[in-house]
Amino acid sequence: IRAAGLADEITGYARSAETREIARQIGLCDRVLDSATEAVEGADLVVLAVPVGAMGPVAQEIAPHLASGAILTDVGSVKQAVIEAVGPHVPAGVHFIPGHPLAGTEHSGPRSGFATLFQNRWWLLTPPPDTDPVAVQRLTDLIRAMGANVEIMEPAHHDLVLAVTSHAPHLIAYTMVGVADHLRRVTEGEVIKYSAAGFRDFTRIAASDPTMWRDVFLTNREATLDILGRFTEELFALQRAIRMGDGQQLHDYFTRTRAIRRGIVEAGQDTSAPDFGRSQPPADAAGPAPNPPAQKAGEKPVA
Ligand SMILES: NC(=O)c1ccc[n+]([C@@H]2O[C@H](COP(=O)([O-])OP(=O)(O)OC[C@H]3O[C@@H](n4cnc5c(N)ncnc54)[C@H](O)[C@@H]3O)[C@@H](O)[C@H]2O)c1
Ligand SMILES: O=C(O)C(=O)C[C@]1(C(=O)O)C=C[C@@H](O)C=C1
Repeated sequence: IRAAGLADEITGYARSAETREIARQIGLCDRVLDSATEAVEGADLVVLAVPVGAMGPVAQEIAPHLASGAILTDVGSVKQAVIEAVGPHVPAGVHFIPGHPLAGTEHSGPRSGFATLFQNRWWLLTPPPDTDPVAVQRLTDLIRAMGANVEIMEPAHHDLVLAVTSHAPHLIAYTMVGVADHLRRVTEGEVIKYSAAGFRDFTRIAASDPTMWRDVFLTNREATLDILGRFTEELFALQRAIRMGDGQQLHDYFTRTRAIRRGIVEAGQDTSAPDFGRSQPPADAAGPAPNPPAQKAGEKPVA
């Protein structure tokens, strides 16, 4: 917001004095206040950027201090749970427009943000049906001015799509690193020492914030369990193919997944070029994040 000169003044608050001090030192905001209620006083736009499970209590605290006509948004990775937790606290005259930028890294805290984080990334908004379209347009314009692409989505659909593209993959990464850790004694540290690129990607993802991800799984329970159920079925099918020596099945499967990947790259939607927008600021612009995998013939649709 600052890099694009989109606000007259940016105020901030974090619950720990240490975080507020770092934010002051690095000049993250124009003013860092010592309470959330002071930070939102008179603001045109208020952004909640706390773990999904903390959104409700924070919204309750600031609600009486929000200016009439203000836009209240959030960046939580799950949308239905945030709407349920925050919605009841939003005063009349305040426009609540839930949101989710599909951009981030495994790092947390005030030093982890960088000005190009949102460039060419999707930013999903899930406004309730009766939201003032002028307010939605204002927020959309601001997000686009930061370089992101905006899409409006139903909250339930958002949660299902993200279960496929983000939540289940994170759980799989956490699990894979956990398995490697269990094996450590057997392999005398070689698993970590000789970790190949694929596994290193898993370890990066598995270094993500435990509180954030605990809340994601607790609040997007149904969709994540649905996707993990499907994942487990596919995994068992491949496991059986390996056991039975069914090379054709393995080859057919990998050919299909390779085609999905190539389709993403050809559509200019690959954001996974060396560490793009993840551990470090991106060196160049790339397209928005890929869409979820296509449905297979005869498979029950996920939405
Ligand atoms: N990191 C990502 O990749 C990413 C991407 C998109 C969306 N998100 C979402 O953004 C939100 C913030 O994540 P982040 O990566 O900026 O995390 P962060 O750890 O950098 O910031 C979260 C802040 O919330 C504070 N906090 C934690 N528990 C709290 C509580 N109970 N009450 C009040 N404050 C509390 C922390 O102290 C911290 O200052 C989360 O909802 C997350 O799901 C994260
Ligand atoms: O690259 C990463 O570190 C991320 O996992 C970022 C990522 C994701 O793509 O899944 C994580 C959670 C979010 O809600 C949005 C973005």
